[in-house]
Amino acid sequence: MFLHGTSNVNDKGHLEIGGVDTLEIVKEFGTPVYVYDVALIRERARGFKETFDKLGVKAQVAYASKAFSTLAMIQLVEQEGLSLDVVSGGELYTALAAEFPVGKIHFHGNNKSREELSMALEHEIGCIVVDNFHELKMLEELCREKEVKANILLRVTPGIEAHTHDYILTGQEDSKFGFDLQNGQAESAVKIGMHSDFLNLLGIHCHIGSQIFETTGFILAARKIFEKLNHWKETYSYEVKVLNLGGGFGIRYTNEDAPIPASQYVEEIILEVKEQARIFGMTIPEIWIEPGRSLVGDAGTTLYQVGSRKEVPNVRNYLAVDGGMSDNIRPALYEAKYEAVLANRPLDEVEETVSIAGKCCESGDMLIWDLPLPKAGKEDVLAVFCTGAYGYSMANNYNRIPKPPVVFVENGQVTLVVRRETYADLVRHDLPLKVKAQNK
Ligand SMILES: Cc1ncc(COP(=O)(O)O)c(C=O)c1O
Ligand SMILES: N[C@@H](CCCC[NH3+])C(=O)O
Repeated sequence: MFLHGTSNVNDKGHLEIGGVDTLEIVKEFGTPVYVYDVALIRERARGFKETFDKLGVKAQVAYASKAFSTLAMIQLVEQEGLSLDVVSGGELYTALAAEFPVGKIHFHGNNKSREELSMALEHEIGCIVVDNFHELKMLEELCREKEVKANILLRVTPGIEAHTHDYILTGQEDSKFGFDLQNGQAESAVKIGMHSDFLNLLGIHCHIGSQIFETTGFILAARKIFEKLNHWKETYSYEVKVLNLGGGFGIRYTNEDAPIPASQYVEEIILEVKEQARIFGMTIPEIWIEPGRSLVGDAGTTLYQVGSRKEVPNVRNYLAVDGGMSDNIRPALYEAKYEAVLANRPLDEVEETVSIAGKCCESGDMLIWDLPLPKAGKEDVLAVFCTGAYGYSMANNYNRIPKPPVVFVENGQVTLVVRRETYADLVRHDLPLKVKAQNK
């Protein structure tokens, strides 16, 4: 069994997380329920910060809140002294509602609206990561109107194909994100940024993709960027203060995954940055990173009640749970793989291989294919590990299934941080039909 963080088997033989019996969580909050191991999130956050401190590099570690954004999570990020990356007005609103220090918020997005940019300027957030010429122009106009100056980074696409699922690649030339580094777009944007009275061009941003297991992609990206930084320094006497190398550090979901420790990603990347700065005789810029998954991914576990069972002789046995693609769309979207155990008897012997189906009206709503488990039935609770990133944040109401609650566990304490949606919540924004049916 994959025990990690504070997860353990207690003396009742139940899975416990953060010193709390998962069956007690189910009794109190029902299923499905997302459970977050807060100590593990703190450990990951501190790990990143300590690595930068050890390397003696000025840095900001910004949590990519798209991975999991709620008031309590943002407050936890603040407690741990990280910065915050938001990618929409909604994520920014959540950060503001959590009273996150505005100067440490970075705003991303490939199609930010005028309203979103205005909101960012009005709240004087730390930095806007500009993605394209349309945004650059709109932001300058807004700053002129409001008579303010915005700190910006320019997001560039370095032309790197990292090894990950096609849907979560972002650094390749054929991408919707960023200014192309190779074809002159990035250079044009730098010239605009440098000469603007309303923009303070802090530097360059690059994010090559997500769930990446090797440092090669990051290192190649850093080399390509430094070549350009040197060119811009020689041609325009422009030197960046900040280089943001994004997030994307992979985590272990199953035995098939073999990520390197987060500290190793950072160490190898920084080593390369230092080397590049040395080669080109440049000052080492402040390094920013934006981990999402690697901060919260393995800290999340989803608990489900087991329900119906269907046996297709000589083909497969299906075991259905009371959630599915509505609370975890990753298997359907990326063929993502997960491990799971029975929370009420995690140490029982494996008796069969079953496939875990969700309850949505969709054949693709499968959470795990071919999972070795004891023979399970409706008395059992399934715990699916590593659902902390892009689980709750990508949850949806397909089939009008209410979103599950989220609880934080730490030192034997459970805290409800997101309530379960109710059926009434589901129709909250609906309006009744006003026109009468025409008589035929
Ligand atoms: C710009 C940007 N930064 C950071 C992240 C966080 O990535 P991850 O959760 O893989 O660390 C993403 C998502 O891929 C992203 O698009
Ligand atoms: N949502 C994706 C990652 C994309 C991250 C945002 N650029 C996942 O679950 O793996």
